[in-house]
Amino acid sequence: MQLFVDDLTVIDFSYACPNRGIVGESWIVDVLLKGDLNEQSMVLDFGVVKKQIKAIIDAAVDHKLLLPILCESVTATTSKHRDGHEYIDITSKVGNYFLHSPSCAFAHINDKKITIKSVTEHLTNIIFAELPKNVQGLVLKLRAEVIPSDFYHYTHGLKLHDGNCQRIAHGHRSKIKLYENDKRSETLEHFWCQRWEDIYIASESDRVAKESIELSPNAMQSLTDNHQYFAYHAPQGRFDIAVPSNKLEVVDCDSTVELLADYIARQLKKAKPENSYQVVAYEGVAKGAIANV
Ligand SMILES: Nc1nc2c(c(=O)[nH]1)N=C([C@H](O)[C@H](O)COP(=O)(O)OP(=O)(O)OP(=O)(O)O)CN2
Repeated sequence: MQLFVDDLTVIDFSYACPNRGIVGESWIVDVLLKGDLNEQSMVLDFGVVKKQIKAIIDAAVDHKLLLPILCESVTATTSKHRDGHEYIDITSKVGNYFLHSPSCAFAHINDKKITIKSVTEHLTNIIFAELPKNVQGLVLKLRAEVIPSDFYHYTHGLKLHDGNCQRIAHGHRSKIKLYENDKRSETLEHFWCQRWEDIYIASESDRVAKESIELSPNAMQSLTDNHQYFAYHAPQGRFDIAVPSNKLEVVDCDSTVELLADYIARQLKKAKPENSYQVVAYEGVAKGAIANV
């Protein structure tokens, strides 16, 4: 017998890529279980699938930075600054990134690349070990939302969030809808999606001087004038990141989706004060905020 739950959850995360740097991503998860019926005449109670399997997926990868640990562009070492924290050094074609965060902010994936296949294998192994004996098969389907218009991938952290969004490098793959004088503008959408392609969005209030950043000894030797530094303390620990300027947008606000919608609206209004604008900004799949100016 087979049992399925489509759209079980959306995993919002970022990953290290030797070509693209740090990439924000959102994948929808469908699950299919194969097995004998239990004493309740079920393969597995939907309640268990929806709560427990989702919780395992969230704990494994959601709101984390996924690291392909077999890739020579990624180095993970134990922090000398703080217990339970790690340094991550990432080299990429678009620039080098250096991080220091609580270990819970990272997921080590045993592969050379982060792909749907490598993350599916990682999750399948973890989930399968937790399933009752009558469940003999598990098929996870990870998929990106089909977006017919432009979209961007962004990475950020919300220092004021008491949940996992405080992690300084988690992200999303998001569409955006922009209206100029009540008319949808695909030209403006295209412009912002190019501008925010694989972007790191930092808040000016989180900027720190190079002297106060906590990074690996190797990172401290490798920093260049092209890097900018951001750090904060949040309930899970201390978060630091050095980002190459060419992959960075520094905003004058926090990076909640409400304030990002407002930020884009303000930039558009500043450029053409005579026009009205509506910004429908998504944070991952099927949720977002609307700003009008
Ligand atoms: N009103 C807002 N709420 C939250 C925002 C925000 O910008 N405005 N942002 C976040 C985080 O950035 C987070 O990445 C959003 O992820 P989400 O998937 O909604 O978080 P959950 O894990 O709690 O939800 P699941 O559906 O269970 O994955 C949080 N809130």
